[in-house]
Amino acid sequence: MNADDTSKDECSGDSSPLPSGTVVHTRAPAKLNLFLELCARRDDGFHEIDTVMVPIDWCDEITMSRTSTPGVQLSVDWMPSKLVRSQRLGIADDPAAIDALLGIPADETNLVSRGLVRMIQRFGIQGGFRCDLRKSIPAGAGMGGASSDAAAAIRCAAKLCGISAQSPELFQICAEIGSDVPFFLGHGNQPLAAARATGRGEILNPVPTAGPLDIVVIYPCVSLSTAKVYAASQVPPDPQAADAVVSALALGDVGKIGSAMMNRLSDPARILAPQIDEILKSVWRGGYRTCQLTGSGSACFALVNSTVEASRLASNLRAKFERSSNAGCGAIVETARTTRVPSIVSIQ
Ligand SMILES: C[C@@](CO)(OP(=O)(O)O)[C@H](O)COP(=O)(O)OP(=O)(O)OC[C@H]1O[C@@H](n2ccc(N)nc2=O)[C@H](O)[C@@H]1O
Ligand SMILES: Nc1ncnc2c1ncn2[C@@H]1O[C@H](COP(=O)(O)OP(=O)(O)O)[C@@H](O)[C@H]1O
Repeated sequence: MNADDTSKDECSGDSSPLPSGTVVHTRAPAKLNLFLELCARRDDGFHEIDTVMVPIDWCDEITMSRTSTPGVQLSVDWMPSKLVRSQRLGIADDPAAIDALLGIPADETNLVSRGLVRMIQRFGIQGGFRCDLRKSIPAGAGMGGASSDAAAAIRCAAKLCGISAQSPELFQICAEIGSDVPFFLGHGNQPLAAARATGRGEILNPVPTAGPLDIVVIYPCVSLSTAKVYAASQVPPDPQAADAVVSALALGDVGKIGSAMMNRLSDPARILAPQIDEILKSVWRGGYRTCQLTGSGSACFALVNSTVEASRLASNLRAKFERSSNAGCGAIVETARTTRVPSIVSIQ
């Protein structure tokens, strides 16, 4: 996917329900946190944060249609398949690990179902939805896959039902189901290349960017619970602000962005999952000092200067971490570029 997959027409929204039987499709991009500071612990169990997020072109895919029967029929598959993924991670012979890392719920606990049920209730939608979710974004990786899927499904439902993509209720539903979800709607439904998020992550301010960034993402063979990582974290006495990353993004200066990057959840995540510590140290030793954790982990990423450099670093890291056999826990390494959210919802 590239930036052209976002559409202003889509963002402006039209308000005619689509004919019965119409199938729509969209992509749900992952995100990375270039900066994440904890500013305060709140009484409601959340933290006030200051974070800068960028969407990347590592995407899940959603195909949706309306059904006359009420409720949500959700199917979930991995793309590439679970088997291919488990082989790359070196866990193909370990059903418990496959379940822990690749077992995505297809019931009412999936964030897609939670979002669609709320859409049905809030807008009094008759009937329900059939949704096919093809996963590519690792789960429990700090890449916001579930949140992005939910926002994408909500946008598909709005398109099918003739609900304006600008309806403030879409934003409200997204904020109810997760702190990260509103980011994936864009800002005021305008395409977003980067955002500074405050509050618990739902208050969004667009951040100007000079152009796409090249990135290498490394997903270690472990998934982390966001709640557990926050619970193990500490709010620093003098929280830092995201200002330096914001200014560097506007300049498009990879060196400056890299030096200003920081993630306060890194230390607790490295303690909870030593694989993360091992990967970070190894990439740092290779000269990429600014490689860091995204969100609450477990994925890490390194900003690089070009697509060619990304490919080179990715092949080095694959040789080191990916498994060609069931030789134990490995990692999945992918090159990526920053993109914009939301993606277009197209009629198939
Ligand atoms: C850490 C971040 C950084 O972007 O991303 P992920 O690593 O999850 O992708 C986010 O803050 C995660 O947002 P999201 O994944 O939507 O989390 P939520 O479902 O809202 O919250 C899950 C749990 O994490 C903790 N939580 C979450 C957000 C926040 N600002 N403070 C918190 O303390 C709370 O314990 C909460 O119950
Ligand atoms: N659509 C979904 N995709 C992936 N995981 C989901 C989804 N809906 C619910 N989940 C559950 O949410 C957990 C974390 O979601 P995810 O967004 O992938 O992680 P993170 O918050 O680290 O970015 C998963 O481990 C899974 O059990």
